Parts: sequence; C-alpha cells; structure tokens
Amino acid sequence: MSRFLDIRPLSKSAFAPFGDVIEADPATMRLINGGTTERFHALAAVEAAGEGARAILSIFRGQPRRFPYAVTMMERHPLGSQSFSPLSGRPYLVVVSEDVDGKPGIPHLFLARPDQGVNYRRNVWHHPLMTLGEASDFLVADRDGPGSNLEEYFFETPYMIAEPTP
Ligand SMILES: NC(=O)N[C@@H](O)C(=O)O
Ligand code: NI
Repeated sequence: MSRFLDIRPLSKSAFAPFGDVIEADPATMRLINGGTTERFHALAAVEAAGEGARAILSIFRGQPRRFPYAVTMMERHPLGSQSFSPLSGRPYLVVVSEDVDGKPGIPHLFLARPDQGVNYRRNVWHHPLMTLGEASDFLVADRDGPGSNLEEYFFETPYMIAEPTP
C-alpha cells in the first residue's frame, strides 16, 4: 500500500508549527542605509544550544531527487535549528512532521519557491534537503559544536512523493 503525500505551496502560516519561512515579507521591512536598502528584519532566529556551540553558515550543493521518491526516513537536530536559503534560483521540496511520542507523524509536503527559505526550529522532524531538476546550492545556517545533533527515524512503510508539476 503506497502512501502518496499531497503537496501544498509553502506558506508562513502552514509552516508555522515547524519553523519560519525566510522571505521578503513587507510586514517585516524597515528602510536602512539612508533609504537605499530594505531590511526584512528577524525572519528567523538561529538556535545553537549547549556548551561550546556556535551558529555557522555553510553551502549545501544538493543533487536533484528522482521521482516517484520514497520518504523512508526523517531526521531532527535536538541541539539547534537549521535553515536553508536557495542560491540557485530553483524551487525545492520541504518535508516536515509533527512529533508523535518521539517519532515523526505523517509528513507534510511543501513546494518552496526559489525566493523562499525555511528555518527548521530546533528538534523539528524534517527530511534532508530535497532539490529539484538540477544540482542546487543553498546557504545553510545551523549549529556546530560538541554533542550529537542528529536523530534519525526510519518508517516501516515509506511515504511516496510523485513528480511535482511545475
Ligand atoms: N546532515 C546535514 O547536515 N544535512 C541535513 O541535516 C539536512 O537537513 O539536509
Ligand atoms: Ni537537517
């Protein structure tokens, strides 16, 4: 029995239980630099917990996923948040779950626009980066430091994702 996930456009409200959408929201804008720059302020906060932890910036170059795609696992980072901001101008997929007694619940599938980043709040279940079409770069802000910051869960039966229609 295959369980295909419905896809929804990524939105701040739909994603709110899981974290933040990093996009130029006019409600957050303040003019700076003598009015020459619009600052979309504090769209997300980086969490980096534990002694000796620090927030870092990296670039992830993700290879495109092939479809139909089987979501066999989810992961989470107990000690910090993790954000992905697209650099290559392509849409991508975001898969997150509520926590149900320490395990991921039914995943939620979102299609993110090239002008939208996501910030997974600390300890939120998500699938590793899912890029579309071609290898794509993302600026990633997350936690570095001592301790184990990765928890994985493998589903007994995978959830499926069909080829997204552009
Ligand atoms: N492992 C790693 O740094 N990447 C994952 O956390 C991910 O969410 O892509
Ligand atoms: Ni992750």
